[in-house]
Amino acid sequence: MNPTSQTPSTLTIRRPDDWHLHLRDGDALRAVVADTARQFSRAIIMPNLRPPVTTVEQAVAYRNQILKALQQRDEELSYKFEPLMTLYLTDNTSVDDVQAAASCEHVYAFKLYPAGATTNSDSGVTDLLGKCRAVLDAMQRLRIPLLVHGEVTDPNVDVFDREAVFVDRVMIPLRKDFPELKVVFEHITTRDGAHYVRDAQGPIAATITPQHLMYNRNAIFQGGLRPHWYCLPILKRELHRQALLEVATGDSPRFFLGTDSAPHARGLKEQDCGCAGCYNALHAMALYAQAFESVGRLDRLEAFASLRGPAFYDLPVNDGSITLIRQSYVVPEELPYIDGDTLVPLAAGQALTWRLQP
Ligand SMILES: NC(=O)N[C@@H](CC(=O)O)C(=O)O
Ligand SMILES: [Zn+2]
Ligand SMILES: [Zn+2]
Repeated sequence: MNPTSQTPSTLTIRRPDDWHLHLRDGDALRAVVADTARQFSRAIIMPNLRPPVTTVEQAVAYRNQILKALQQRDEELSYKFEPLMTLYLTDNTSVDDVQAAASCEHVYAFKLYPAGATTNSDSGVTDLLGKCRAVLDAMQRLRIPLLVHGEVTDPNVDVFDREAVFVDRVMIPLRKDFPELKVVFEHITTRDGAHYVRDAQGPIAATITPQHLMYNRNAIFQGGLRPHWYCLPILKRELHRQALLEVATGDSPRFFLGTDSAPHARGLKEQDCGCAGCYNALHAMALYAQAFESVGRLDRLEAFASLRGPAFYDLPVNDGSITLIRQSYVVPEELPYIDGDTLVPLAAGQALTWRLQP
């Protein structure tokens, strides 16, 4: 694309990858998997199933389940999509587990959920630097990345501050003790997180979701309480959104695409204690394009979506391309999902300015 043409009618980029994705399993998996595969060649698959994916055997079985589900939905897409599996780090993960992960061609990372921080994190780590040192050391040595849900769980810390406090209490000490450990600070939502990653030494990167680039916390309270805008880390104030847009569209190679698409049935979000997570896999690339265009940086979308992630993970970039077309696209109010319930996509009912060329 010519960066000087400010309103192109199409945008073609190398095929992108999603470096942070929840696909769930069973019928839920079948309902959503093709949405991702239409846009992305690969995706880092989050292991927070019930029970969590903690062993290589479970990860390989889950991978087969994903490919089979995709084949049932769309035979052709299933040949083009590669799920990159991750293992859920627990207090009981052993050095042998790390070795097994490092020698499995389908496993790409470990995922740290501080216990209780987010959806399905009950089996998460209770004291990373106390209980997991040997495992972290093995990950550093074997160059297997640690992907981090970066929020403290201390109930005394304000929910809007939990990411910034995590930087001070966990990220800085972790990276001081394990300076060569590859770390991805997942779904960053604050200026604090963005600037920490931008300015840090060593092998660190961050993923950014479309919702945190496009919306601030007002969206959760627009005319009433709106559960479909609730995800974790929660949307933040406008200055943080601006800082995320700046790094996503900037020069640093450390920021790349991770949708954190996290489907939950409508009924589980619309209740007294609604689940955290936004479903954005349906229209992720259209959302990112709109966010990048809002600051005149469509020319940076390809680096963010298709180039920087593979570079961090030491993988080749994808062959082929996708094309977005400038055409108003009204996000559906709901999609078919499971148990007779529906799935409400991010920004349901709103008009976007781009759509994926079929
Ligand atoms: N992002 C979310 O709000 N929810 C995710 C978990 C996560 O990524 O923290 C989920 O699995 O539903
Ligand atoms: Zn998370
Ligand atoms: Zn997530």
